[in-house]
Amino acid sequence: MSEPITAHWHAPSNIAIVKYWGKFHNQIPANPSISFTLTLSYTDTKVTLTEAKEQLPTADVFYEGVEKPDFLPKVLKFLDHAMAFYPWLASKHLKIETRNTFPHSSGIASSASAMAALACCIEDIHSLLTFTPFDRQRVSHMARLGSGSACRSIYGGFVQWGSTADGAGSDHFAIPVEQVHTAFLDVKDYILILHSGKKTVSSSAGHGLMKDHSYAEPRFQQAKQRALALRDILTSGDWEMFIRLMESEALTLHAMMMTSDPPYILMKPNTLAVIEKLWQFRSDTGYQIGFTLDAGANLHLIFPASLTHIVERDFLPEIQYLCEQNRIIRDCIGDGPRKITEG
Ligand SMILES: Nc1ncnc2c1ncn2[C@@H]1O[C@H](COP(=O)(O)OP(=O)(O)OP(=O)(O)O)[C@@H](O)[C@H]1O
Ligand SMILES: C[C@@](O)(CCOP(=O)(O)OP(=O)(O)O)CC(=O)O
Repeated sequence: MSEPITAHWHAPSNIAIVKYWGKFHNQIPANPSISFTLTLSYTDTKVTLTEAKEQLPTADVFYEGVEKPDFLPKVLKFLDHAMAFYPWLASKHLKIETRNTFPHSSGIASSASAMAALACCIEDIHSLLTFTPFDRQRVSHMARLGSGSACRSIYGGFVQWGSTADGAGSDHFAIPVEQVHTAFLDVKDYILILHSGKKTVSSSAGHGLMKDHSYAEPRFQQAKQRALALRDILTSGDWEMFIRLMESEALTLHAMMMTSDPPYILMKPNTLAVIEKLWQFRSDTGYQIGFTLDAGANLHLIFPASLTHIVERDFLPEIQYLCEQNRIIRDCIGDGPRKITEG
């Protein structure tokens, strides 16, 4: 290999409705999860591959044009795993130029979009080197080893990771949910930026705290049932049931954090303020607008596109002042990763 080889991809973040929270060795989830993939919240990653002398892959990460050594350990761990799929990585150096369109480490799943984008770049280079087709299932499998939720970002729409009692899905890679009612094809996710700072406990540490958690077993059972229930709801198009399940999942996730040993809280006062205002608004108007939270303080407002004008006109003016610099990412369900061709 004389000339450097490059690959450039955009991979979106995703928002889980049934949450992955707890895992076993080698990134095997304790329960199945179902998310939908976003559009505007994505990672843009370009990888330039050159020869190196070492027997393990080496890398430099440049985030928004500046070298970012604190992102390197996660990337190197990921490359270490990836060698099982791509032995040629062993003697290579990767220059990784990357940026996110949203704040990282604050509960908007930047690790998901980042690892998905990197996995797409590596698979793309693999297909160039070996003249084989781009294999999405392998990308999802590999992305999982970088960050569990990343395996879901490889597909658009609603996506399941982890096997369910009906035999669907796999613990090793994600699959798209096929049976989705038209009522859920145009879902909006307005991400209210209530706290863009780095969270105090990472998701990986949070998963670790589920190991000896008093409520771990009942929680895993609940999530297993809810993954099945959510697939039925997605088929039926029932927004009321969808919101009930989604909000309980978000609050259960945070309840697990509050009851861990040691306990911790990632919500901020404004997170609760928005939830109260949303519940009041829903009870006053009857509009099917719900919320979910990831492992962070920022709130995801979830609703069908048909309610966009109601949200914009009647609800956002009530809560926008609670957001940092009034910031809202007006996101929606999307199609998954995209290869960027230069020039
Ligand atoms: N563009 C990127 N390139 C490489 N690594 C990244 C990038 N963005 C984020 N990361 C990695 O992901 C980590 C943040 O993930 P973490 O799980 O702590 O928080 P998060 O963004 O809130 O995601 P999640 O919602 O999945 O918890 C960063 O510390 C970094 O290691
Ligand atoms: C709350 C969640 O967002 C947790 C995501 O955890 P990560 O996928 O970030 O964890 P690691 O596998 O350790 O990288 C719920 C979800 O996305 O399902």
